[in-house]
Amino acid sequence: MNSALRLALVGNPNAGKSALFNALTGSRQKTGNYPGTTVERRAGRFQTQHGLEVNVVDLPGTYSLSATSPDQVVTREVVLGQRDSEPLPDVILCVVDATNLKLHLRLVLELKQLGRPMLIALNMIDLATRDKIDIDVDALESALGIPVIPTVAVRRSGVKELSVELSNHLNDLVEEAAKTKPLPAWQPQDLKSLQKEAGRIAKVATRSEGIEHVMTRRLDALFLHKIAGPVILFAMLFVMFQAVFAWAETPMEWIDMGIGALADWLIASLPDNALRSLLVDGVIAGVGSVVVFLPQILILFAFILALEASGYMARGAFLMDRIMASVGLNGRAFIPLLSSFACAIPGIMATRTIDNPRDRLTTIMIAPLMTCSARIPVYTLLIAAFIPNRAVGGVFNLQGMVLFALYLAGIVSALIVAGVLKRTVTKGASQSLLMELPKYQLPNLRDLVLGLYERVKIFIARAGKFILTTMIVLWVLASYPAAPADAALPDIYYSYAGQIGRVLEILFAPIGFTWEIAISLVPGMAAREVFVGALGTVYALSGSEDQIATSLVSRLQNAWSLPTALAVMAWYVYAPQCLATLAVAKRETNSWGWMFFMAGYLTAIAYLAAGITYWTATAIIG
Ligand SMILES: Nc1nc2c(ncn2[C@@H]2O[C@H](COP(=O)(O)OP(=O)(O)OP(=O)(O)O)[C@@H](O)[C@H]2O)c(=O)[nH]1
Ligand SMILES: [Mg+2]
Repeated sequence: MNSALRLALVGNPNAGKSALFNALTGSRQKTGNYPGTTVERRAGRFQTQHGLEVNVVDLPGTYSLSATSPDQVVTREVVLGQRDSEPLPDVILCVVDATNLKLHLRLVLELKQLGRPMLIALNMIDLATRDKIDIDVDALESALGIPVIPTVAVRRSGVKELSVELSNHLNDLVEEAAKTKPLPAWQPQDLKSLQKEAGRIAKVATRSEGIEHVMTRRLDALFLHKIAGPVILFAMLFVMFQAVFAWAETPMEWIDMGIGALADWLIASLPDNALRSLLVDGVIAGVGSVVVFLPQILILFAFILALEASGYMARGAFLMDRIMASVGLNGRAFIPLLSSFACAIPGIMATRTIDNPRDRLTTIMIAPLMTCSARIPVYTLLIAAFIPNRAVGGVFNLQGMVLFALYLAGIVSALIVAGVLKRTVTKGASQSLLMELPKYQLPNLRDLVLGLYERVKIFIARAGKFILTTMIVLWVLASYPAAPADAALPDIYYSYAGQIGRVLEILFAPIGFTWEIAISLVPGMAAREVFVGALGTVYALSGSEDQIATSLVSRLQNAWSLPTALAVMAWYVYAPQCLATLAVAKRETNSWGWMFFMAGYLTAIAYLAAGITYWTATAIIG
């Protein structure tokens, strides 16, 4: 029997629920300074100072229990005990943003009607102080008839009082909860009158309204400006991609040198046998060629995390709303699409914040066109090998510009596909964006570092598990059966992998792909960066003995023509190669049909785009 108390974190979007959850449980749930960061319930556990075990669940933010978007429905169902898998929470901990009391109290009043044990965390007290908002906690407590505990979820000291108060109150609440637990009765409330009441209470409890933040106003005047706004957004993204290239160069060289040294050491210290080949050509060549991209991925994530935490991200959504509306996309699609730059999987999940099912479907369908971080290894490898490292116009770097162009190709294609879909299969009116703009904040360094650390862990774990196993399988397929004694071509040509590659080549030869590329595409289905690892292994095995230590870049320069390299880049702008994305699309659309539609249309465009690139480049270069 599980006797732990069940605590549910409920509140408006962006109130700081996940930050509080992390502070209480010591976990690292994603937080972000925009509404809709959390789209699923997440559970954790902690112990109060009185030794009481508490199961706490972090929920998606919601403006009202009658909200209809899929993420907010989760919250309603959990709060009302309507989920089979989730027992009714014993206590609701309602998280309220102290700088936005009036809006947030409406939900408090709505929850109060349920008659469940409840506490309030009055969060973001630090920001309230910054903005000279002075709240009378006692007055608020007595007006609501609910205990109110001030918190600063992002500071360790900021939850101390909560932890003590929780202990005190929870002991009472245990008894209350131990009594019968009737399912709360719920009917949609008259939100207007609740809003009025919330306004009245907020007024009573506010000693001083604070100043309108001058900085917020000035920054918004700039960032949301009709002309300057989009220019700044574009410039910011441009700098981001330049930085991914420029700053990562040196650390990448170090990693590359380290990996090279490791390979050399193994070659020197092991006898020339199958084990050495497996380690050097399989594991090190494969995993190494992916791990070397860690610095670039870190830089990209650092930018995205900082943009998220500062509050700029939501301004981006606001700016993009008009452009997105012109192709029939919902402005709410911006954040899911932006998250897809990290990975399409959280991006597709984030579409749960979109109410309109058709808009949501359109957004899911185009999410894989945003360039995810797994594509960085593919792009940068090919760019490093085939695009000259030249300055353009004095300031820009040609390699960085090509990378930017590849990202842009994905974005533009996504807008076109969305436009086509909205006029055909997902026809219907879409809503415009109504989004609360969060407060600007300087990103907290500790959060940033922890966020990056989480990403590194995931990346390394993937390189370790996923890439390692595929590389070993690939090495086996690529090494056996052995080549005949009178072989004229590299051994791999005669192996199983070589044979499969040659069959696939029939399909891919028209668009300029060699059999080595074709065979590497197959493990690339597991995850796109595995393609790079696979190329590493395949070319390590096709190289002659003295070539073993040469880098993949120089191997590719010898083996591929420029049109082929460009065609592979074009392929990866579109190719739906990651099976995990397709699996999430299936789950989120709840339809095999839509999943196959996604895979089908992306593959068709990928093939065409690669073909057109190859044919055009061949015609120009000759
Ligand atoms: N300064 C300050 N920032 C906070 C505080 N609590 C949360 N934040 C920041 O506010 C933003 C929102 O926090 P989250 O924990 O993601 O909010 P949430 O309620 O989980 O939001 P949703 O998941 O979108 O409903 C993040 O950038 C946090 O770092 C606080 O007490 N003080
Ligand atoms: Mg959250």
